[in-house]
Formats: sequence, structure tokens, C-alpha cells
Amino acid sequence: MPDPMARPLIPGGTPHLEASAPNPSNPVIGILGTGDFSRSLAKRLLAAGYQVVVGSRTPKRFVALFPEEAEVTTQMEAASQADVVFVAVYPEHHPTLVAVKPALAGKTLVDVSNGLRPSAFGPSNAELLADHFPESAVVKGFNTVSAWTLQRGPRDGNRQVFLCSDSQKAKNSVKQICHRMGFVPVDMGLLSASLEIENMPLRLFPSWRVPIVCSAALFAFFYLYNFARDVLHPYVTANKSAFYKMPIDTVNLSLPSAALVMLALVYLPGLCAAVLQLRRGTKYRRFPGWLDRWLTARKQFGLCSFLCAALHAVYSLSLPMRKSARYKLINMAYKQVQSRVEDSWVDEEVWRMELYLSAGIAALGLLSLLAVTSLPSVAGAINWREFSFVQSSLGYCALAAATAHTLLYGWSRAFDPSQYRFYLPPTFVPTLLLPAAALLGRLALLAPCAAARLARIRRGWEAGRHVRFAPAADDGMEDVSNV
Ligand SMILES: NC(=O)C1=CN([C@@H]2O[C@H](COP(=O)(O)OP(=O)(O)OC[C@H]3O[C@@H](n4cnc5c(N)ncnc54)[C@H](OP(=O)(O)O)[C@@H]3O)[C@@H](O)[C@H]2O)C=CC1
Ligand SMILES: [Fe+3]
Repeated sequence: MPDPMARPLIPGGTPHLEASAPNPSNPVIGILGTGDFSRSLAKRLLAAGYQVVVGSRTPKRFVALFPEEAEVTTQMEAASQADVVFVAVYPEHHPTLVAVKPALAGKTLVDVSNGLRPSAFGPSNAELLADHFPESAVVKGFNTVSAWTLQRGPRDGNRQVFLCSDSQKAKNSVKQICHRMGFVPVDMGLLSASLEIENMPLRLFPSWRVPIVCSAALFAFFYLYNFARDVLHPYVTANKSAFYKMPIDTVNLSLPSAALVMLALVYLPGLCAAVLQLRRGTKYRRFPGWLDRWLTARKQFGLCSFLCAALHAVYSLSLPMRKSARYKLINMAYKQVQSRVEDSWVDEEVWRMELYLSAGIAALGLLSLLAVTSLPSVAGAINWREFSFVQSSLGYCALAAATAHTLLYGWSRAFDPSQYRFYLPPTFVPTLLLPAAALLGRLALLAPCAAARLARIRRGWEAGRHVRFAPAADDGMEDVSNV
């Protein structure tokens, strides 16, 4: 008969785990349920040298799916033999296990279950299990580890296992099992933390939702704006079809606007916080909820801005490859020949392009630096001062370079009223409102700090000695420029 365990649970999975010989002196670990999770867990426990006994409603049906070293038996038998029992059945089936209640009394039950959707209010599955089995010590854990990770081993997934329980003894025994299987237990405290642990694998990028919606909304706004100016208006007024601009030209005009406004949104909450601190005269008071949330989402806003800027760079590089660009070039050359212009070089145009491209490249380079230092592994390798220098000082430089790029791009149009082709102002006008506010706000905040520093240096020189800057006053007002 073919060995069913030779078939991996998932394509590409390890066909066989080397199970070390179970040590009779090791605790017997029970698993109730014979599903995906149970099979992966059994293999990992056997590999860690435990004795494994699996409890099923129909053991004969599933025995072939488990390694030979594991004993597959009835739920009652498994519960009686084991010291620690993993409950690998869905929470709605927990009540069907009451038949084995006497056998589980005084033992440790590990609830691995997950809910279907995040829940803000309890009771959690683990708390309900604890209600069903008051004589057992329930530990919540392993629900954040997928059957796939268990099958492949901790090297191929998240190594952390979040645990909580009201019984320290039970939690310690499960921690030991975690360690032996190669996972890293994270103690989350009492069983009341189980709802939070159950919600963990159900979250879908909660901190990214607002920044992503914001980027999408900004992009949509600028896209419609550019569409109205550059495509719809020529069609309505001159019956000129410019619909070919929709997939690349209009997208490429909208991306940098979204990127710049998103970047401004990274720095505006810090300025709001600084202004609030200055008005209150102290930094030791909580910010309003909306500002708190905005401040904590700055990294995501910055990364969304970086994505838009990087896409803009790729789109821009692809512009000359298009057929439309080639036709336009040939037509321009033909017109030039017809009008007998030998040299069409315009110094102002040349300089404008050189400058706006170099500002754009500098902005993208600085943004890449910000994105790299926001990675936890890189952020962990630099100290706080270095991090704040990159994220704050270089960040403002990136904002200034991107603003200059936009201004230089719109240079000729900004000063030439004949370029206003539509009643809407060119895109860079709405694009520059927030970045300009952020840059001016920063300058306004830095100016008094710089003046105070200069005054202190002068006082020091006048006193005939070189003084070091006094440490920040305890009201924290020195720190506002670092927010
Ligand atoms: N799969 C995964 O990646 C993960 C799963 N989990 C959790 O592990 C638990 C099991 O998941 P999984 O193994 O995928 O599920 P499966 O559907 O594959 O297995 C569930 C098992 O429950 C047993 N069971 C016991 N009583 C009943 C009953 N009354 N009705 C139906 N089945 C019953 C069955 O075994 P038998 O017929 O032998 O009694 C069945 O094999 C769930 O709570 C899940 O949330 C947590 C993290 C990851
Ligand atoms: Fe650009």
C-alpha cells in the first residue's frame, strides 16, 4: 500500500519528516481531531521526540494519514493517555468533546482554533473552551501558525507562537513544547488575551487601510482632473481625440501628484503635533485620537508615496518607447524641415528639463533611502538619532526636491497664460498646496529654534567661553522640531 505521508500536504511540501524515536520519558502529547492541522502538528511533535496520540471519532479511517510512530485511537483513549492535549477541531465542535471531559480533568488543553472574522468583543474560543472544561487548564496558542508552517518547520514561516493562559504551570509546559519544536513562545499573559491572539491571523493589513485608500483617492482625483484637462476638453472644444493618453500619459501625470501629496501627508501630522505642543506649552499631554492615528500611519503613507514615485519613474522611462511619441517626433521634425528651421534648440527648455529631471532623480533617490530605513531590520541597526536624521531631515529634503521637480516641470506653463488650456489650473497647482504648507511650516518652526541657538552661541562668545547647548528644558519644548 502506498504510504499516504509520502504525499505532501501542500505541493512542494516536505514528503517525510525525520521523526526521532519517541522517548518514553517524554510527556505524551494528545491531539483531538485528524484534520490538516492535526497531521502537521503530529509530524512536528514526533520530529521533536514526543510521543503522540491522536484522538478521532473514526480512528480507523484516518490512521493511514499519520506517521507510523503516532498512535491514532479514539478521542477518549487519547485524552486519557496524554498529559497535554491539543484541541485541533473547529470551535463550533468543541461542545461535542464533552464526552471526554472526565479524561481531560486536571490536564492542559491547548486551543489552536481561529474565528471566521475579527471580533472586538469576547468571549473568545479559548474562554468558551475553558467554560466547557473548567477542570482543565486551557492554553491559547499555535493558531497563528499555519498547518503549512508546521509541516515545513519553523525555518519557513513565522517562528513566534503567542501563548496565554490563566495557569502559569500549563503555559510553561506548552512553552517547553514550543522550544523543542523550534518555535519561539511569546507570553501574552492571562487567558483574557486570547481574543487578541485569535484576531491576529484574521487581520488584513489594518495599518495600511487608510494610507492605501488615501493614495487611491488622490490618484483617482488627479486622474480625473488630468483627464478633464488633457483628454475631455480638447475633444469637446476642438473635436480632437486624445483618448490614447488615458493608459500612460494621464496615469503618469497623476502618479507624481499622488506621490507628492502623500509625502506631504507624512510630514504634516508632525507639524500639527508641534504646533499643538507649542500652543499647549508642553509635550506631556495626549494628542487627539485622529492625530495619534495619523502619526502612527506615517510610515505607510511614506511607502505608498514611494510606490507612486517609483511607478512614475518607470512610466516616464517608457514614454519614448511608445508609437505615439515616435509619430510626434517625426511630425515635429517634418514641420521643422518645412519651416526651414535648422536648429530648434531653446536654451530655457533645455535647462528646465535638465533641472526638473535632476530634482526628480534626487527626490526618488532620497525616497528610496527613506523606504529602506523604514524596514525593521535596517531601522534596528541604526540608532534613534540616525533614524530621525534620515526620516526627518532627509525626508524634508526629499519633499523639497519633489516639490522643485513639480515646479520646474510646470515652469513654462506657470508663467505663460497661453498654456492654460482649460478653466482648471494645471495639475501642479492643486499638487503643490500641501507640500508647500509642509515645507513652509517646517521653516516657520525651525526659524525660532535656529535663532535661539544663534543667540545662545553669541551669549557664549560674549561671556568669553565656548558653551555647550544647555540640555532641553523639562517642558519638552526643545523637542518640537524633532516630531
Ligand atoms: N489548518 C490550518 O492551517 C490551521 C488550523 N487552525 C485551527 O485548527 C483547528 C482544526 O483545523 P483543520 O485541521 O484545518 O480542520 P479540519 O477540518 O481539517 O479538521 C477538523 C477535525 O475536527 C475533528 N472533529 C472533531 N469533532 C468534530 C465534529 N463534531 N465535526 C466535524 N469534525 C470534528 C475531525 O476529526 P475526526 O473526524 O477524526 O474526529 C476533523 O478532522 C481549527 O480550529 C482551526 O481554526 C489553526 C491554525 C491553522
Ligand atoms: Fe516627474
